[in-house]
Amino acid sequence: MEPDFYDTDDLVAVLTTQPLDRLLDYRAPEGGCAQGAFVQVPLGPRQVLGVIWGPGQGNFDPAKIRPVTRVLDAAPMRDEMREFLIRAGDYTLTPMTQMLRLATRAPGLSDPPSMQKVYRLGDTDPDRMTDARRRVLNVLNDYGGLSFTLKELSDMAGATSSVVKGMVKQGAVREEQAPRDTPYPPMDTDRRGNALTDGQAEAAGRIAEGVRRGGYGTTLLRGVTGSGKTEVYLEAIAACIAAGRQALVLLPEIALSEQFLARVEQRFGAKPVEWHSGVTMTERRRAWKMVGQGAAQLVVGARSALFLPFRDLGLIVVDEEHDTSYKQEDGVLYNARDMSVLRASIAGARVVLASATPSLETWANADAGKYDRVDLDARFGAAVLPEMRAIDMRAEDLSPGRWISPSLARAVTARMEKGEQSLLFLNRRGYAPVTVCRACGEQIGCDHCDARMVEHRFLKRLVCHQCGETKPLPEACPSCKVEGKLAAVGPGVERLAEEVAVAFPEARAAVLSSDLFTSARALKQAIADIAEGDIDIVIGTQLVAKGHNFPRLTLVGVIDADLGLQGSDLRAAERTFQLMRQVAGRAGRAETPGEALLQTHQPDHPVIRAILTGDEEAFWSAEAEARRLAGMPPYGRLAAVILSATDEAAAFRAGQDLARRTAPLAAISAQVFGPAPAPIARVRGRHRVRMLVKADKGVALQAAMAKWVGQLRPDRDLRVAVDIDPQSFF
Ligand SMILES: Nc1ncnc2c1ncn2[C@@H]1O[C@H](COP(=O)(O)OP(=O)(O)OP(=O)(O)O)[C@@H](O)[C@H]1O
Ligand SMILES: [Zn+2]
Repeated sequence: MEPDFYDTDDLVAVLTTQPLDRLLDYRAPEGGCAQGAFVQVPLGPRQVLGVIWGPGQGNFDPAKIRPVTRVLDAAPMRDEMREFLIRAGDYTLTPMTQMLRLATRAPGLSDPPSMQKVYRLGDTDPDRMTDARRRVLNVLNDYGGLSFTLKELSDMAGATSSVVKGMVKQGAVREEQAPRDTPYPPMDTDRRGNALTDGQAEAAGRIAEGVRRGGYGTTLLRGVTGSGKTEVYLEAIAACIAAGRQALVLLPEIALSEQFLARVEQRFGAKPVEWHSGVTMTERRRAWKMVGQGAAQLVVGARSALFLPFRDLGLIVVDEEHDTSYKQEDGVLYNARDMSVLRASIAGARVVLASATPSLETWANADAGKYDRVDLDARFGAAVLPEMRAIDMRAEDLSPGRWISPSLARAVTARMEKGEQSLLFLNRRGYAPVTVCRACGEQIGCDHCDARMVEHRFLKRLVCHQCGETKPLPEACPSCKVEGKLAAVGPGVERLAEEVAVAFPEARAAVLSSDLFTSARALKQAIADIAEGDIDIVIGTQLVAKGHNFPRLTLVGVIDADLGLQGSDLRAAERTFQLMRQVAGRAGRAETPGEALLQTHQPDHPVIRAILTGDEEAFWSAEAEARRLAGMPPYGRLAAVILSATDEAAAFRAGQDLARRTAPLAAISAQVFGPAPAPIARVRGRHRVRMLVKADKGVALQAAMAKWVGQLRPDRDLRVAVDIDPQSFF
């Protein structure tokens, strides 16, 4: 056991956020420091952030050991957090320095505590509106009531600080002295929530009871779309906060959480703490510190909120737990859902995994009795689940370049005549997925990736969805140089919008696709407009599938229900099932019943039939059985290695090298596949080679993987990423 405190000059070992593979020894500063204290230490000529990890190891020349520069104004890291970082690092094979970086993502943590001038929205309009002033007001409005430092505000608005100062004089911007970080307003758990239905009350009671009892436990809250899962877990949050503990809600699409924030405020009389990339630097630091002091009771955030230094975490809610965005696909490859369960089990907290269409992993854990399961089978109030039907595209008369079948068009017209809203769903951004030269057959690809470029007509450019590279649509084919022969092939939402404009000239249509909005604010506005009913036809990508309430929406038309079934991905069936059920769930959420129509060429495909009949248990059982027979997750384990290099041969050589030296994997009877070129074989100019490892459940996979990959000679060009429990295989 580590001591709790180190006296002045005691030898301490410090974990820093720098890419070193070991702890560094320092001397405790004047006045000593606590175990776990966040500190600043000298490293070469620099000052870096670190944490007191334990007693010094004494393997440095004592004469050269320098003192810790400063203990930071932050609560020391608790043992529970430390254990979480160690175990999460072991699980994902991530070095501790990187884990610490995840846990200290608060800018300005090292700054001394002090007062500062902050700026927020004033009460009066400026006497004269200029472009710069309007930008300042836009920024202040975008972030609601939050305050900014002068530099933050002027940078974000692209205005000079004198513009802001001028607005202060006029009262359009308010200048205040504020302690740098202040506690968040408390949540009032005595306020009444909505009266729950019997089913909801029973579900809420069971989950809240677990929270009150304390200790670890995970509950799958499976409720059909619109059943009131949010209402139910708000009660669990109330129980957690009333017990004096902190709660965390993870949402997949945090930029769109406006509706949720409003519901929290209505329920508890105060807004929760937000933690995501759209939050200002100042607010992030405040959030990090206050969470550590227990002066923030409820945090709503993106997956990285899981690494906040909670003082007493009692509940983690993972909403839409099946959502693939919980898996971080860049840098540290972790799954926030799985890490929530890990963190809660260490902290003695409860987890609620909420979804209408749970992941197979979670379904299987509940089935095996590892998780508790609570079901909500009916929609709230008069709303009923939409009726679902297939449109057999083999029997529809459709001219080339058209994607809306006559049957679907008739259904849309009928809804419009009744003043109701329709959603046409197509999970493809842009105008057309492929641009082909009719002269030579060339498909225009990205210069840096092995991916075709997607035409975006609103942007008037071709865009690579892999790396983001864009270029103007050329006049002539880049390959054969013939002009005027480039043609768009296949539909994207933008092209569908064109078809809608022709087929329903009098309709008010809106396209919802993440790339069409330059700011979160513009997107929120579009969603609000749709919710208020100013739109007849919504054309959307999977952005619309997630958790929105559009009361007048009664028809969902899926343009291509077969789209997700084509891949050979392990989870193709599961994902298609989830997405289709979620999208269909947008229809008929108020009094008027809704319907969902799926355009498909394979109406008899087992997945399409399962979607239509809605027999979810049968679907999950069949899917589980197939995975069990194949030894695939969640009944077996997978790990992937992605080798990338600018030199294609080097990436392959490394793969072949690994393929020859599999002794560590043979020791756990794991199978190795590859090396093979990744499905997307080049990204940003780097060639990618994949290997896949398949093992039984219950073996020490991570240790074997570390040994195996550890045999590779590191070199400057080669990058090695290990993905435990891979979710995507690109
Ligand atoms: N007990 C209740 N009293 C009043 N309104 C309720 C109640 N339960 C649910 N609602 C309303 O019904 C709608 C759906 O509820 P909620 O958003 O909680 O469902 P959900 O199960 O989370 O839905 P989804 O999975 O589709 O996102 C919301 O508008 C909500 O305000
Ligand atoms: Zn690219």
